[in-house]
Amino acid sequence: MTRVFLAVMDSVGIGGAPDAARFFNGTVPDTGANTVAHIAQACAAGRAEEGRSGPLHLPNLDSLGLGAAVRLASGDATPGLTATPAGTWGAAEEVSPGKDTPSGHWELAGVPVPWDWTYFPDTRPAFPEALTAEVCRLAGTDGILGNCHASGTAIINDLGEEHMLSGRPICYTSADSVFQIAAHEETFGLQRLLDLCRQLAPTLHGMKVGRVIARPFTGSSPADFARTTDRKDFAIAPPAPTLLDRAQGAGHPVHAIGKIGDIFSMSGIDDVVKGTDAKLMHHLSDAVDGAADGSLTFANFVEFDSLYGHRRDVSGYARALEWFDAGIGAILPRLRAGDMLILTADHGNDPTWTGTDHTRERVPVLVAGQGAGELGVIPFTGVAQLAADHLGLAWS
Ligand SMILES: O=P(O)(O)O[C@H]1O[C@H](CO)[C@@H](O)[C@H]1O
Ligand SMILES: [Mn+2]
Ligand SMILES: [Mn+2]
Repeated sequence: MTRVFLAVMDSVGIGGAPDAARFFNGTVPDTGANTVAHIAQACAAGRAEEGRSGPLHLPNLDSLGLGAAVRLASGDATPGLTATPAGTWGAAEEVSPGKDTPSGHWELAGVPVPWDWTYFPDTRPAFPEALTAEVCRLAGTDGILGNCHASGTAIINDLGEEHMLSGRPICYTSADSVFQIAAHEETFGLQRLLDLCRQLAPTLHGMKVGRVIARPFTGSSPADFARTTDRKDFAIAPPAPTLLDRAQGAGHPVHAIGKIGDIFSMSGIDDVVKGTDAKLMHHLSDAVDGAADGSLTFANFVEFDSLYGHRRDVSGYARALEWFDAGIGAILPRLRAGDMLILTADHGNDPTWTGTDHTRERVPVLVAGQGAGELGVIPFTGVAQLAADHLGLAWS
């Protein structure tokens, strides 16, 4: 028996999506967006010097094939990433009609999204009157704040104090199919926020809005408002059994690390651990040391996306990649003979791009533990196929 560790580096795209022109940041199409290549180019040009310095240094990811995957996917230059791959490497291409986290993860787990998501218009108000009324009814408030497209950190700074005074929840959305509610952990109450999101979720899911997301925060003014790790996503369920359901159904232990539990509505998952990416790296490390033969461990590292991609913070994103590379470097030697570790991503979020939303990109597929080889460009579902084959699951 062998084990599979599947880790999603959230938003670590590598450009080259052939349908990028159909996806937008504002009015600008995603054509040419390339998260890894543009970070590598910025680093090499000395434009990513905050808290780090010089060319992008990813010796472990690059030796697994990251630079080669970027060049295969996009043809873009990858200064600093020039290794000859020692892993099995390639790029994956998405077919689902959304560049969001659930679409990407479900398709990586073998299930493309068969429906069109509902997106809220970039207008004020962004939400239908009946939905706003339902939020007020469930929250027991006389109104909501926001009601627009926004960056989550910016809207807390803009409306956090008014929220604390009025008690009205801050409701916002983005280019993703999401309904997000930011509320103060103490003045509004964390449990009250979670209950509100849970109660609202069936209505939003019925509208084919992918997620209701609770965004608790703390602090007393824009100087110290900060979001907490108690964020919770209430996601619509996958449309068909995924790799996780199939693995669990065939008796394989399935462990989730990070947002995976929320993204899959806990379907096909035995247990989940959450926390900051630093904690999640420890959990992944512990899983490599202790997970049972035949197990599937599925991890998501979200901070590339949430802390740096959406914030268009190139230095921060480069630091996160370099930190992740070091963490994976410490784990690789501890894989057991026969283990398969797959590193991939769910969409792009090019921090050099216009806007603050995800970018439609191909993603890397880097496989450790299985020798050197080239996969070429495979569908996202090819990642599920790799894992299923390794676990001996029937897969068609
Ligand atoms: O700006 P913040 O609140 O981080 O929101 C981002 O996080 C959401 C969920 O990942 C995305 O849809 C994007 O809107
Ligand atoms: Mn994502
Ligand atoms: Mn995101």
